[in-house]
Amino acid sequence: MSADSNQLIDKVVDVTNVKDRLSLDQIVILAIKNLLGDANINLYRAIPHVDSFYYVVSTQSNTLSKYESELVTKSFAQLQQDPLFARCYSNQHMQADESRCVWPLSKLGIHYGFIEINNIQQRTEQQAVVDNFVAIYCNLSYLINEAEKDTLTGLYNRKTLDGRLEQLLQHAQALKKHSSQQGRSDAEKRHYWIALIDIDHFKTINDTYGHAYGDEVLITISKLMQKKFRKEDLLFRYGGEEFIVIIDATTEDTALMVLNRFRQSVEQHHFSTIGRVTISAGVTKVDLMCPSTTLVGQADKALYFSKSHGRNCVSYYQDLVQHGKVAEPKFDNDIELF
Ligand SMILES: Nc1nc2c(ncn2[C@@H]2O[C@H](COP(=O)(O)OP(=O)(O)OP(=O)(O)O)[C@@H](O)[C@H]2O)c(=O)[nH]1
Repeated sequence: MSADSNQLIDKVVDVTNVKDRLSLDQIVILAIKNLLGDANINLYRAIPHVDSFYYVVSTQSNTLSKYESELVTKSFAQLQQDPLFARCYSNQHMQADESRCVWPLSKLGIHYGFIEINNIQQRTEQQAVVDNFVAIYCNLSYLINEAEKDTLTGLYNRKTLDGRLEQLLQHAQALKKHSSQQGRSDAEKRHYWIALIDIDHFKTINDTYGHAYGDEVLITISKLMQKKFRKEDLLFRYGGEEFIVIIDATTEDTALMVLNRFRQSVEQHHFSTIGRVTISAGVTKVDLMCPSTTLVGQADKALYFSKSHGRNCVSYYQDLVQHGKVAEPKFDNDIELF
């Protein structure tokens, strides 16, 4: 086997040894750079649910960032102003001009982003190498996506919540910094809410109609969530019959309106055999400085309030604290473990 083949296999081993997106981006880009010599490479990754923003991982600086918040962002519209990217996105094939090649990163209709290579030499041979790494990247992205999902409902699973929340907070902070540097205030208007949603009397549903029927109820409610919340909102199955939604909304009125609209849609849905099912929810405003455990703890307190005040309602943590209906913790990080 030639030294070139060995080098190629080493790169494939590196690339297939990663478990998260950022490592995958960095290792793929370094592998291609190594194999192509001094090519200049940018990887634009689509950030789902965040206005189609892209992080760009670039070899230009020669220091690939470990932190997503340090990466530069470009909007989908900005990228589409470049005719090469626009053609690449609409044809879903590699596009080239005199100095650059752009590959789409997608699989089974999911668009993961683009790889752009400048000053590519010996085109045909080098393009074949990149083609293969693009295919490996898309296969691994698909596997990473699948591992983030709950198998019953298709929503994100609990394991994914912390990572996604962290990514969202970092992105919001980066956006805020970027906007204030440019003297714009859009990011200041951007707020997130975390809602914990729980199906009422679910144990009775299981006990009366069986576990399989209970599963059907979980699937129906997940589908209603996907229909009623916007694509920017992140939906998780948090536990058995508990769900979490991270809502992207400018005001608390909007966040509460969206949650109540979902609550009513469940109440009005006709479930075969059983008829009516209701849900209760607790919601809290996301403080960018708060750890996710604190935020979920606040939403849980508000949910508990909804459960003990008639169910089929939405309670807002900050409102409950303001009116003395739940005690404000002495420290933000107060977590009752047992
Ligand atoms: N069918 C089904 N049931 C589940 C699943 N995961 C957890 N459960 C059940 O969900 C039920 C939750 O019951 P409880 O926590 O007592 O709550 P509840 O009956 O909904 O009562 P309230 O929340 O107070 O309205 C338990 O019976 C669990 O066994 C699942 O994946 N499928």
